[in-house]
Amino acid sequence: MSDLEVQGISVELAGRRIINQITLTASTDIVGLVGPNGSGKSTLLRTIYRMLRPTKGHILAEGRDVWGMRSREAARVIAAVVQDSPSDLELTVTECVATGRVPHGRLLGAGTSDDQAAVERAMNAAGVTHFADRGISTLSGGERQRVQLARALAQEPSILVLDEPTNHLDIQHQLSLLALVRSLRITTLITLHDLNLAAAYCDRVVVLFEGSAVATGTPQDVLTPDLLQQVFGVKAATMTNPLTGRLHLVYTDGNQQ
Ligand SMILES: Nc1ncnc2c1ncn2[C@@H]1O[C@H](COP(=O)(O)OP(=O)(O)OP(=O)(O)O)[C@@H](O)[C@H]1O
Repeated sequence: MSDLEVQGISVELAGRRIINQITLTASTDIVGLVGPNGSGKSTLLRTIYRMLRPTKGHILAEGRDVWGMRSREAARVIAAVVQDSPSDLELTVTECVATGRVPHGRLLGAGTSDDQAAVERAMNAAGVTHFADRGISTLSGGERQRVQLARALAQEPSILVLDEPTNHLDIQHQLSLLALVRSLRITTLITLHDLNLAAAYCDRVVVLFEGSAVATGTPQDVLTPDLLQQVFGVKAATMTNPLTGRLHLVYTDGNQQ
């Protein structure tokens, strides 16, 4: 049994098929979802963290259908890092991270010592302790992104889902966030636009194109010049990153020599 099994998921929105029969599994590895704008990456993630009910198919977390669980129960198993919601803006960093403990049954502000320890561990891991008392509304985009990760870690999930977590981050923080995610050794599904970050940090990638998974495998096997031409319409070449020994991609729009 895999930690996460996505079985034949389809999603229709406003009468349009957005996700078409996607199947994937993940177990203590990092699976990257890549694909052009509008290919369905966020929609697929939303079905997994129970924001959006699929039209067809099942999502099993630790062998149980997430859509058959109560939402709090599902939130103890799957944590999501998405763009922050307006209601977070009223909270301090510590309060925001503490909301990650709500699925564990405590009311906000009435945490046990276990809850406090989990919040502290999560804040340390995500590097947000030094602005613990600041209001979320006073933080930069990158700082908020790390608070979102800390909140997800405070949930102590077995599956972590991240939608474009490197969005607002400078290069140092992009790399440190992904290195941190790798060090957690939990099942992770992550959308990334930067294919070199996917190549550097993901064990496997799933390439989405017009709502279908058109390729799945190691970055080395999947992110080939042919596939990048077909899916992204760019001319690409592959090489080895001299610092890491991992796959590195370079591209042009196809018109340049
Ligand atoms: N609520 C909705 N109603 C109608 N169409 C929607 C809805 N949400 C998403 N879509 C459409 O579904 C398609 C997939 O969107 P999605 O956000 O999943 O793509 P994505 O791969 O995450 O894109 P991006 O890389 O631009 O973030 C898009 O064409 C989008 O317009």
